[in-house]
Amino acid sequence: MKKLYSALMTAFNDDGTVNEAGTREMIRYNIDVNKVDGLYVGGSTGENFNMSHEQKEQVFKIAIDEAKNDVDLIAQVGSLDLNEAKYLAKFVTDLGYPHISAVTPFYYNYTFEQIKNYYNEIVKDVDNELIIYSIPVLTGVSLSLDQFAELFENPKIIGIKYTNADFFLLERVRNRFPDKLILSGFDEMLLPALALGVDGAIGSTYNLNAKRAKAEMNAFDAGDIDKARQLQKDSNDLISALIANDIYPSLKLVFKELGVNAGVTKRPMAQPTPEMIAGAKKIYNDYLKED
Ligand SMILES: CC(=O)N[C@H](C=O)[C@@H](O)[C@H](O)[C@H](O)CO
Ligand SMILES: CC(=O)C(=O)O
Repeated sequence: MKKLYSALMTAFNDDGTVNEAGTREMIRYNIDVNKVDGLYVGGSTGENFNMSHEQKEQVFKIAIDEAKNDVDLIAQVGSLDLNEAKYLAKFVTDLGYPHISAVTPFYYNYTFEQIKNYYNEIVKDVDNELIIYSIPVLTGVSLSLDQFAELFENPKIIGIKYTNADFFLLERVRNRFPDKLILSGFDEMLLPALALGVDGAIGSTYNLNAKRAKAEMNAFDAGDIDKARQLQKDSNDLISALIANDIYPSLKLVFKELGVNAGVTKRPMAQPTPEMIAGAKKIYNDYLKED
């Protein structure tokens, strides 16, 4: 069975502090209503790279306290401060997270040797397994097939969260590493990723659209490609509208329409404007409202 994970959002208050109650509401909604298989905690959608060290710890604690063992949990611990990444890897492992993940180190143009050293260091002292978070569009770091192979020489590195539109590379990776976990990261390209044999998907829009994505996975597994394509089209109408309305703040505004207090994004991310709020209401009415 392929697995569907929501990239957990963090509910922030207007002053940029974490809204614990709202964050818990989103976790519950994902587990109880969306019925996702897991949560990816501390990723891009979670605004991890906007957060202080204390906030990262706070969110990791909240998520596992609320989710317990109800769903699979992946904690993204990657940081430009390697010592912080190592600390957080141990911190979440001690909390009981069954998997860790780390974004490729970005901003400075690290060599592959430096990137490899970063991953090996993160996993060295923890009894846990790591999923590489590859997202070239945000990090500027693209890993090649041979570089993935070198990283996989470390048996604690078990997979990739593959947020990349390079489907040639995805096919090469899938076929070279049949036993590694490959989780697709672009929600709007779920169907082609399924066609290439990914093990599941992690994404921001599954917070709102998990049921449709699950139905698409099931249609694909049943061989009903026409139905899967129709569901991807419906999802992509929603995703296009979210992107046009500024996706991260809009995901939270649409959550509010569903009765979930998702708070706001943390500055410097955009704060809601009247236009954005109206846009979110329209997105809810057009694509999510159940009659
Ligand atoms: C940068 C980013 O947020 N990537 C997410 C996962 O990796 C996706 O879920 C996208 O938000 C989504 O596919 C919309 O482009
Ligand atoms: C998967 C993704 O959406 C994230 O890192 O937030």
